Amino acid sequence: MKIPNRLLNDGHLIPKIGLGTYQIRGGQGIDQVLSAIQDGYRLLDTSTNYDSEGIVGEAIRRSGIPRSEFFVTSKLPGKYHHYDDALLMIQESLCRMGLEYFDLYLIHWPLPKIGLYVQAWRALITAKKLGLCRSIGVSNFEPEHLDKIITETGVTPVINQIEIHPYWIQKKLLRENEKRNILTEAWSPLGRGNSILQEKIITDLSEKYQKNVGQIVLRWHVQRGVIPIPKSSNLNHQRENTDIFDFSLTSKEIDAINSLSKPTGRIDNQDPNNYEEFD
Ligand SMILES: NC(=O)C1=CN([C@@H]2O[C@H](COP(=O)(O)OP(=O)(O)OC[C@H]3O[C@@H](n4cnc5c(N)ncnc54)[C@H](OP(=O)(O)O)[C@@H]3O)[C@@H](O)[C@H]2O)C=CC1
Ligand SMILES: O=C(O)C(=O)[C@@H](O)[C@H](O)C(=O)CO
Repeated sequence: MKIPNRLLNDGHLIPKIGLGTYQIRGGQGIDQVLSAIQDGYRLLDTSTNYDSEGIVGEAIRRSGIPRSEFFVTSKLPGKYHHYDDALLMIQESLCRMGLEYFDLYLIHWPLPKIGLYVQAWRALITAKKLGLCRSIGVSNFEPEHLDKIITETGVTPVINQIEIHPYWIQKKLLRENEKRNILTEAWSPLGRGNSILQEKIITDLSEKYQKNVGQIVLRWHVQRGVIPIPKSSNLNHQRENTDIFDFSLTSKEIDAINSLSKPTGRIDNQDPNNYEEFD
């Protein structure tokens, strides 16, 4: 399946859907990423925190597909926000992956209470100048964090990767990203396979379009201008999750899915203003 692309604000292209790799690990993880690649995935999302950088790099090599066809993303852990540490970590991550550059490198969480994310952003800017990353962006940034790095460095991220699924639709932050010409990626786009997929609105649409519930939710993301990165280690799910470019939901149906949103809809209550990373 050939996945279409979108244009980033720095002129590079990014696939409209990618593979998340949180909890894909080890030898079996290599096979799981490889099956996704063989199925057409080119955007592969990893992070130092996932312990999957090595296996994602290995799957790329085993695929035999030229490096240039991939769009590889990794993320900077919070404990490396100091400028010098960040630059070293980016190089260490590239070594773990066995790659010479990242297509996209993100600050994983802003950690505003620690308050070093502007330093980290300066390191990403330098890494881009050095050719270690083609594009640079952020994850879990709120508008005030975006404005701070843009004002202090003059460089706008290409992507803000944030939690989005039908229980947490992020209407306001989507608009804020758009206003700044930043594309939005959705993490946990399927709500980690929770009860979202059993909601009647979703199951009715699944019947109407003869698409499964995951495909309905992923199509909803794409039509909202969002790039979802569903994780799946299951070959059938991987295949189904990219088969979403041959049908369209109506704007009423998009609104109906939006209405599933809850004020406390985050999966794990990970508020970027308070969330501390796990190591
Ligand atoms: N920047 C950040 O802070 C964060 C980034 N992420 C990134 O986002 C990615 C995706 O988020 P994640 O939290 O993994 O959750 P997802 O919403 O992608 O859900 C993954 C779960 O859904 C199941 N699943 C996948 N496809 C289907 C389908 N078609 N039908 C039913 N179930 C399905 C998977 O099971 P199975 O494997 O069996 O298919 C798995 O249990 C991560 O892997 C990671 O790369 C995640 C969290 C935070
Ligand atoms: O998966 C990620 O990218 C994270 O940032 C983690 O916080 C993850 O969401 C998690 O829930 C760890 O418990």
